[in-house]
Amino acid sequence: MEIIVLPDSDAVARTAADIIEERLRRGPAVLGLATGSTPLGTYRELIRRHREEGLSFAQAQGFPLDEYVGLPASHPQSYRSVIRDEIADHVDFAPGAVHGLDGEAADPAAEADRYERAIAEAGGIDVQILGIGTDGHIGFNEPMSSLASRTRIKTLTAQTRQDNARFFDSLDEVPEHVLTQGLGTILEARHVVLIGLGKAKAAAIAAAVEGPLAALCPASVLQLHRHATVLVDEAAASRLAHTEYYQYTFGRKPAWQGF
Ligand SMILES: N[C@@H]1[C@@H](O)[C@H](O)[C@@H](COP(=O)(O)O)O[C@@H]1O
Repeated sequence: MEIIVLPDSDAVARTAADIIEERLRRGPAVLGLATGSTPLGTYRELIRRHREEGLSFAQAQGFPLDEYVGLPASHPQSYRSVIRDEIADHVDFAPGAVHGLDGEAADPAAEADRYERAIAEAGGIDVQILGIGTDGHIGFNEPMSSLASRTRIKTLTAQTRQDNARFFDSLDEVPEHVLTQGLGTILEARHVVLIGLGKAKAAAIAAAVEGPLAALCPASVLQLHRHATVLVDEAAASRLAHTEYYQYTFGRKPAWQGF
């Protein structure tokens, strides 16, 4: 794993956008798109580069990580809406190039299998952007998720429902079930970029990076990934102990460009 500590969320967003831009400029790219507040700065930076610098997504495809069960695509908090509103509608993806899990599918298991096939048919994910939950979840793979799991239906923990309640009118409106790419699915992405911002994520980042590989902290599975980059601001890095192994870039070029 490559851990890069940056001074603030803007620097993290620029660095994540650099990684995506570099891949887009190399040809058709399959992007794994996370929701939540963490990647929003990255998406805003990509939109800016599209508008001002001609960065094109015309050859790219996008696969959201997860979706709430029971929310229609038109619900503003469905992850299909969020991805549309925060990135897809503001750049030049070709029609149909941004996929999504159908949270209203009558047969969620069949929908999960369809999604796995769609990712495989696209050639697999080139760059997967990830946020992290305060309990260490990635996608919606809650603690104790199988480290080999595939896309499937999951039940949210009380903590995650509480964390995500800020996006809804009340806690009662937060769905209890979700569809999410599995940890095994995420591990197959060619490059995984985990972003952590703010003090609230410091414990989860420390457990993911320095803790044991354990289903208790699903993000720790990234220790098995052959090309995982962790981008954190100083606050999210504040509980990392082994700082001698990490890059404190502060203005210097991050080393991921060497890959
Ligand atoms: N399913 C999403 C995750 O993909 C995201 O990483 C997490 C953190 O959200 P935030 O970035 O808003 O802290 O929230 C949700 O649970």
